[in-house]
Amino acid sequence: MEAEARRVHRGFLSRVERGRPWVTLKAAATLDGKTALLNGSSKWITGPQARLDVQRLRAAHCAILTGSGTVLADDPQLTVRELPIAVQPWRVVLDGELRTGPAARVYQDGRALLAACAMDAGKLAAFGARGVETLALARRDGKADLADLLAQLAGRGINELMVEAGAGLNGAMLRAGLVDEIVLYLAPSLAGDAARGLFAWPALTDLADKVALDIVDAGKVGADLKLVLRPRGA
Ligand SMILES: NC(=O)C1=CN([C@@H]2O[C@H](COP(=O)(O)OP(=O)(O)OC[C@H]3O[C@@H](n4cnc5c(N)ncnc54)[C@H](OP(=O)(O)O)[C@@H]3O)[C@@H](O)[C@H]2O)C=CC1
Ligand SMILES: Nc1c(N[C@@H]2O[C@H](COP(=O)(O)O)[C@@H](O)[C@H]2O)[nH]c(=O)[nH]c1=O
Repeated sequence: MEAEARRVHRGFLSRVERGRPWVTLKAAATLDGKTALLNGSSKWITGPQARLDVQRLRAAHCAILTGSGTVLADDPQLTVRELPIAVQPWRVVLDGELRTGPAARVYQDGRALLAACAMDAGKLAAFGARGVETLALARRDGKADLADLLAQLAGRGINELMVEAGAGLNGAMLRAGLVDEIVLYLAPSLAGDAARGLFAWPALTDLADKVALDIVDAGKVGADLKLVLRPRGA
């Protein structure tokens, strides 16, 4: 209960004081940090107990943010299905250029928001017909402005946001300094160099530029490791 109260408190404070939700990024990876194979296959990396833990994590968040790449590759639902909850978290899909379609599973339950830059009236009407509301985002350096997205979610009362996306959105969120905590499930397996990583990142030439993290918690969930990490200095 105490942990729960602290969590609600930090989300509320983040929204009120920083104008954006508290952002927890969840990822499931092999021990060599791979989240999907080159062909996009990723089901499943972690075991059933870790995946049930993810259901708890989803249930504790106001909204789940994913990217267009994940919707196109996985057609995920991103819902809470194995725990009794009254209301599903909102699902927010960042799809700047409207590459996904309204038939995707994530849009089917009336609790999904589409965050886009391209304002194609015909396409947006098709989403609207499914009950999917659009958040119109500003562009920054040609891509969706992620700070604008978080500000708009805060404006809708979202305190706690969970990012469940591929390396593209994970990397962009982290590079923008918009990740407060990372919950990383690590499966005791290896997928090899050719598989996809956790965070899309420009090549570094100086190790001083690496992203330093603090380990807040570490433990086992079923056969997998669970690490809770925070960007150092955040
Ligand atoms: N193991 C795991 O935990 C998970 C694995 N996956 C796997 O990941 C793969 C998909 O990864 P990926 O293609 O990277 O998909 P993502 O879901 O991360 O989609 C890329 C997203 O990043 C956005 N983006 C990229 N760069 C920027 C930027 N500079 N500023 C703002 N937004 C940016 C794109 O926006 P735009 O739409 O505007 O281009 C898009 O929304 C799949 O194979 C899936 O199975 C996915 C989720 C979890
Ligand atoms: N592969 C992988 C995960 N992947 C995430 O789960 C999504 C599918 O969710 P759903 O459609 O609700 O079942 C998928 O698109 C991706 O975001 N999660 C994990 O805990 N472990 C895993 O091994």
